[in-house]
Amino acid sequence: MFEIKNVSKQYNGEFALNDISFKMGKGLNFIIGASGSGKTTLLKIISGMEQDFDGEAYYCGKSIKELTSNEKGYYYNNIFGFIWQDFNLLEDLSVLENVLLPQYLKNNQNQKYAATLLTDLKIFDLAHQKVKYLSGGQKQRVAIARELMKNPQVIIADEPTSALDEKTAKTTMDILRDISKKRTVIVVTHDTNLIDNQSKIIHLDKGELIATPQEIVTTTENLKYDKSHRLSIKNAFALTKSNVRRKFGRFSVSTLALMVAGILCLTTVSGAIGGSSQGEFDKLIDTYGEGLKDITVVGSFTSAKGTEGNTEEKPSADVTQDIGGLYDKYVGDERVDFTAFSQAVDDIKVTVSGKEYQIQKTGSVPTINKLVAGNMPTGKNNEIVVPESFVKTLGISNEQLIGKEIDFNGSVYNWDTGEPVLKDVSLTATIVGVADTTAYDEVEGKVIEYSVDDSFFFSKSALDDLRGQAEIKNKPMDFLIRAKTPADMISIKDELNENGIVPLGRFELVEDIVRLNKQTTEQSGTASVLIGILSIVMVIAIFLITGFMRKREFAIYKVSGFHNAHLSLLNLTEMITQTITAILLMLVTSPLIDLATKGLFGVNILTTKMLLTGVLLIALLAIVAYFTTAIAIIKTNTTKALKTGDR
Ligand SMILES: Nc1ncnc2c1ncn2[C@@H]1O[C@H](COP(=O)(O)OP(=O)(O)OP(=O)(O)O)[C@@H](O)[C@H]1O
Repeated sequence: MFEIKNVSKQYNGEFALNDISFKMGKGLNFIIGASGSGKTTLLKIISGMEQDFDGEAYYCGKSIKELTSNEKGYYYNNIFGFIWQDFNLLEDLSVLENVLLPQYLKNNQNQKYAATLLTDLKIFDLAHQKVKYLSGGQKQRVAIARELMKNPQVIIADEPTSALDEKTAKTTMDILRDISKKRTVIVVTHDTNLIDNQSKIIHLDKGELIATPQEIVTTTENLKYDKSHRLSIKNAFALTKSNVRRKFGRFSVSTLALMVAGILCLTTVSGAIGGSSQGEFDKLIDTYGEGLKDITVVGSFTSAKGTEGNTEEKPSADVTQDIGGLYDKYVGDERVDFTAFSQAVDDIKVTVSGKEYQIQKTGSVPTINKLVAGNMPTGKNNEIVVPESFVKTLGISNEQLIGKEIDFNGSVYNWDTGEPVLKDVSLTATIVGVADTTAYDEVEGKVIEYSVDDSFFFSKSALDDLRGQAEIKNKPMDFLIRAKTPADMISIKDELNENGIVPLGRFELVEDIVRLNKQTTEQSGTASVLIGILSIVMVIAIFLITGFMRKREFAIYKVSGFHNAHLSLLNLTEMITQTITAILLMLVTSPLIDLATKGLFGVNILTTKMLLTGVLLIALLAIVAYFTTAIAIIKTNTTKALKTGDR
């Protein structure tokens, strides 16, 4: 059956086995020798656990050295059974569950045969008892039952009695002797008392063979390899279910790790950790109005020095700049909300639906806080935007007024000669929008609000018409640009400056906000990347630690016939179960999580998009976790993970 031919094995240049040759057949075979004589090394070679050696080892003519991982899995599940000194059972499973472990790789779980074996081994009453509560002798019988479930041709026992008391050791040996009547049983032991006259002995001394079995059996069993040796998805889920029950704490920690890491990554990708300075800016808008984002571009303006402390002095236009063509440049700019010409008109009277209204004169330049209905006058025809305060006096809604014709009368200053000359103007225009014309001004450190009731805004053609009537030729048309964001405002201002234009606006206030925003975005960017990385590291660490803590468990699976592909499927079904649980947990507790993420990171997760992203992130982290566990599975070396040899 077994043929060992000139086998040698060296560790660090020292021979653990030196040119060993022998044959071994059915019945009870002992491998004996002093500690360090090479017993365990020989056993590892016979069982295929050690395939790196010189010489040849055959089982029924099949080279053990050349067994593939799949073939080994099949052999361990069908041909070889292993009994160890410290049993190698899954302690949290019941006796029956342990005994049925190799059966997951078969299509039907033969519970009846399991019951017969447990009865024969006198442990039937313990079938549903957890293994960890059993005595050493009982555990060893469970281990024997598990191996006999495979109906193996060979049983390999490594010091099977060294953890047992004398009486239990004798019972165990009696069982093994009984088993050996039909199969090959190989027992490694240092205890020569266990050996009887009928047994065959392979005696090793310092790696050399000093006694071989007297009777060599050459009968060759029929070796078969069933390619359908596989773990079905159904059985993988059944095993997963039993693993979840058995190690609920481990399952909970892994599932929670996935969920928490998923949520942390979610806050990271939301890009809102730490909060931008949007809040600060909103506060400023509350104080100064939407007009805070206005950039006023004028052809000439009075320097501050020109009027300071001298209210008697007439305004002198001591700064002039060429703003021709600039208006058109900013009309379609993506940083711009809207543009509007700011032409002051005095003594305004308007006629709507045949009724004339006198508009309160304020002396301020036209102001717009925000457009409350319609749109700004950008069309080719005579269009006008009227103040909301005026609409209120009409007693109709803003929307009702839009589209109506208006007769507009007033007077406009002409400064062409250097002296102001008041000219009457009038025009008919269509109302296209209504504006809230509240102005915000700082007086002695306090911001005051007032309505500029004579703020009317004209389309270019309407304004050309008015200016034509007032005979204004020299003064360019002043206008304002409403930026979309504070950053847009500063960027436009800088651009104008580069072109030699000095625009007017509350740039200092806004620049502070933009600088603060840039700083917090940079800081929060770093923070979010860090949190994201940390959560992935957390998942890898937890699954790596759990994976390596499970090495012994994986090794037990491996010697029960599970090869890497089976364990990968089990890893997959476990991961699917954990992922689905983590996702459900996140969805169910999302209102609570939302409170936490809002409080800690200012992130609202209660939107479909965020929740779906969360689901996706948990799934992605599960893939990372899957591969992390896969490393632990692949790295599990059976002989290292399971104790072998005399202790
Ligand atoms: N993985 C290894 N690396 C280095 N040396 C090893 C390794 N395994 C075994 N050896 C050495 O090979 C020799 C034979 O060891 P082996 O474990 O086979 O002996 P043994 O007869 O089973 O001993 P024991 O009864 O103490 O378990 C010893 O000198 C041991 O130190």
